[in-house]
Amino acid sequence: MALGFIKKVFTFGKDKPVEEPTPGEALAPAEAVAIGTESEPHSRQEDLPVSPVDPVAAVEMDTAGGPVADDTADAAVIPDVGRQADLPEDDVPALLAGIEDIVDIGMVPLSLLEAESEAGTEESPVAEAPLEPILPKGFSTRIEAVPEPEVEAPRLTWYQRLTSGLARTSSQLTGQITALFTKRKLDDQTLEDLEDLLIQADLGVETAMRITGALSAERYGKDVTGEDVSRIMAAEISKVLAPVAKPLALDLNHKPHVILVVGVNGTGKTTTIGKLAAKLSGSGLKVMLAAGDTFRAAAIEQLKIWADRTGSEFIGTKLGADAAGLAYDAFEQARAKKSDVLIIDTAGRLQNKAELMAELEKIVRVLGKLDPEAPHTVLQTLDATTGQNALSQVEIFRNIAGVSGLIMTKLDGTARGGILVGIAAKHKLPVYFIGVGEGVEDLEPFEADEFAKAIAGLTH
Ligand SMILES: Nc1nc2c(ncn2[C@@H]2O[C@H](COP(=O)(O)OP(=O)(O)OP(=O)(O)O)[C@@H](O)[C@H]2O)c(=O)[nH]1
Repeated sequence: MALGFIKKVFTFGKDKPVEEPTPGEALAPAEAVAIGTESEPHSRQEDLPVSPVDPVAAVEMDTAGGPVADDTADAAVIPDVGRQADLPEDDVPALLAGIEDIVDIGMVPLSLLEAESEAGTEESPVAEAPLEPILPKGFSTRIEAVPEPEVEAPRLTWYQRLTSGLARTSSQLTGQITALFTKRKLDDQTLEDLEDLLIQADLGVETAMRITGALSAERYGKDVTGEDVSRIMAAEISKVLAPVAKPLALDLNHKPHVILVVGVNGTGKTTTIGKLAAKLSGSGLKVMLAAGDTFRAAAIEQLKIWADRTGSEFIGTKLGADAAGLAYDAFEQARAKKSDVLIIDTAGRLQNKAELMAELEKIVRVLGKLDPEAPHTVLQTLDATTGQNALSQVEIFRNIAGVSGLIMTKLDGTARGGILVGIAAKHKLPVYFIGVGEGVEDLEPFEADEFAKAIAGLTH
């Protein structure tokens, strides 16, 4: 047999489907004829995968009555003659031997069928083509591992926030106290030095003297540790704070109970109003918020947000409008709507004290016309980070608006909480709550003992 013919014989097998035929199918003469003649639709053959070496084709040729002439084979059944060149010449003798056997017995050995199947799998262009469907843009067949969600750090308790806020005060103080008492007995000089340290920490002269007095009574002439001082300090501060740690009393016989909130801008008035409203409406009371700081659009907007967030009624007016007029309208509306509590925000521009004083006085006067006891509570907010300045703020607002109680805010920041002790000692005004964060939950009832321990750097 001519080499060209052999090659064509092998190439012919490319017309066979790639599925592995059973020996029976391969041997069926009728099929072999059909494949090897024009009667097989050409298009079907072209669609099928091809194999460069196809011993089955040889049988088919043979069983169809012997090899056809080269030309006929080319024209009839070999659509891809160019692939003949793919056959390595070295392989020809071995394959030829196999073909002759096949011709002899008219059957295809199973091993050859398997070889065909393998060859087809390895070299078929269809097998090489990617089987993946083409996905629309934005999709991928590559499944990637989803990263584990990061575990959020647990939120600190309010006391942890308070102690960390007061850490600057307490660690500075306890560090200095420890240094003061290292290898020293308690004498007049150390007591005097300690008093200075306590005053520097904003505790006030009175409280400083209470502490040194108590320490002296207990340990004069003896060794003193920093811990001794902290313990005595916490006990004495607690005694100063205990009388002012009071709940905010609401007289619900007065509907609405009016809380007028005053304080310097930025001390946390609006935020504190929002936190109070959340607590009150959360316990089922009907709350109305009035935007009496008519000087700042943002203040009005911020209060409205708090009202929405806490399910409270809101009343505001246009920028620059008369705050006392708004307070009047707010009271009437709150009464008409049977609100339990009306909380009125105010401006706190200390820069123009005369104007501020006139405005606050007017608000108080107007409210008094509607209810002689209104406002029932005048609450001042103090920013714990301002230190000594808070003391003078209380003095000013007490005189202008008749402050009846305090809330100290921002005790979670780098607070100088010692000033609250000084204010409590001097003004003896109730301290209702402390602010320990910007969130709605971050308002805690003021507890003398805990606050005192936090200032003294004692753990809870
Ligand atoms: N960390 C902390 N921030 C607070 C606390 N209370 C209020 N703030 C923040 O202090 C800033 C000022 O608070 P406001 O409530 O706007 O103060 P304001 O007194 O109403 O000030 P004006 O609106 O300018 O009159 C805001 O950014 C508040 O989120 C608190 O307890 N802790």
